Amino acid sequence: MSVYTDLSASEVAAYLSQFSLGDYDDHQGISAGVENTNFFVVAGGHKYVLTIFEHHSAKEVENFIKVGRHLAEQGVPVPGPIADAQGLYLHSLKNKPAILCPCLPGSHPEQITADHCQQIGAALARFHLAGEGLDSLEENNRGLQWWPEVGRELIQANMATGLQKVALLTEEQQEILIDEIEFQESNTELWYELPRGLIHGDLFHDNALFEIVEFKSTETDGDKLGAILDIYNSCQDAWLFDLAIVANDWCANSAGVWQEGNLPALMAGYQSVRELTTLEQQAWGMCLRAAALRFWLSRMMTQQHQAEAIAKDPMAALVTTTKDPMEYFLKLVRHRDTQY
Ligand SMILES: Nc1ncnc2c1ncn2[C@@H]1O[C@H](COP(=O)(O)OP(=O)(O)OP(=O)(O)O)[C@@H](O)[C@H]1O
Ligand SMILES: N[C@@H](CCO)C(=O)O
Repeated sequence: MSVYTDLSASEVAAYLSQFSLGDYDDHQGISAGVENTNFFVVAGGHKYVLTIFEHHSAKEVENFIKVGRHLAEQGVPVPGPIADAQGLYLHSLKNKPAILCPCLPGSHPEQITADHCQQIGAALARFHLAGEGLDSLEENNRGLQWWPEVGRELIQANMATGLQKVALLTEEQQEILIDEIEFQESNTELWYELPRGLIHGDLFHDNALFEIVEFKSTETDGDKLGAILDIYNSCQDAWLFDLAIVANDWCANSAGVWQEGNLPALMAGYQSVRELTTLEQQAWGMCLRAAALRFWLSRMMTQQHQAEAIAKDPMAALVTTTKDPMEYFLKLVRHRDTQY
């Protein structure tokens, strides 16, 4: 459940009246997603998505608007924000930043196939290249600098609270965490030599929509990528790191086992648009590990914050969606044991 900020019909109608889209017809909270509040809204017979940002400042949202508009203009299938009759994109609802976007077609596929991976690979490469016209991109605030910082904080919290309270890390996990942070830090120079630019930063399969074809009558009939969503982690970092984030989620199961055919399809799709350099090919194992470390850490951090919030107010458990940190620990361990 992810409607943290509820809106009445008259509040949505008042908001929509600033746009030239026709009268309010309906609105409905979207249960998927964990970070922001999203509603499907219908006005003038057309469907839109209204997002209220729960944790981002107006300045950060201004930046998402800039990136979203730029990518949509370049033909990348992201929802480009819509301006009101005064030409304004950013609004405030219940004192939080809010934007309106078109509702893009498709749904999340139940089973990820090699064809989905091929399409998302090509779309990711286009996303990377389309970012080249954007100036003053923000550096990744969950990148190379963040891992040691949050990793050490988590270790301290782990030791301070004792395993029975938050149960963040076993002794073995703690050792692996320290070793992995040292490994990544020792590769800082290589990291900054990798081709870099705009990255999505969170292109998990639940952030993409496909127009699903139920009955395929020919070989070429297939689901078609309809949208890349949730560009709210986009920033500047190594492109290969972004590809590794996608590989870890789309191509491996929750135990970290590669799914037959998916990884080659992802790589072929990406390279049909942008060839990887020799340095990137050499750095693939490091980036897969970095991407696993990034989400192991962020999921543990979220879990810890949620545990603290629930300890203060048990009702917080009702609006809590948890993503399992263990999945990313297992992925990291597999990558550490594999020669790429
Ligand atoms: N423009 C859009 N068109 C169609 N559906 C959308 C659009 N934006 C959001 N959605 C739907 O809303 C859901 C939640 O959106 P989103 O992933 O952006 O939420 P979030 O809380 O910001 O995400 P996260 O949990 O990844 O941080 C999506 O999974 C999708 O089903
Ligand atoms: N995609 C993230 C959550 C949203 O940032 C994860 O699966 O941990």
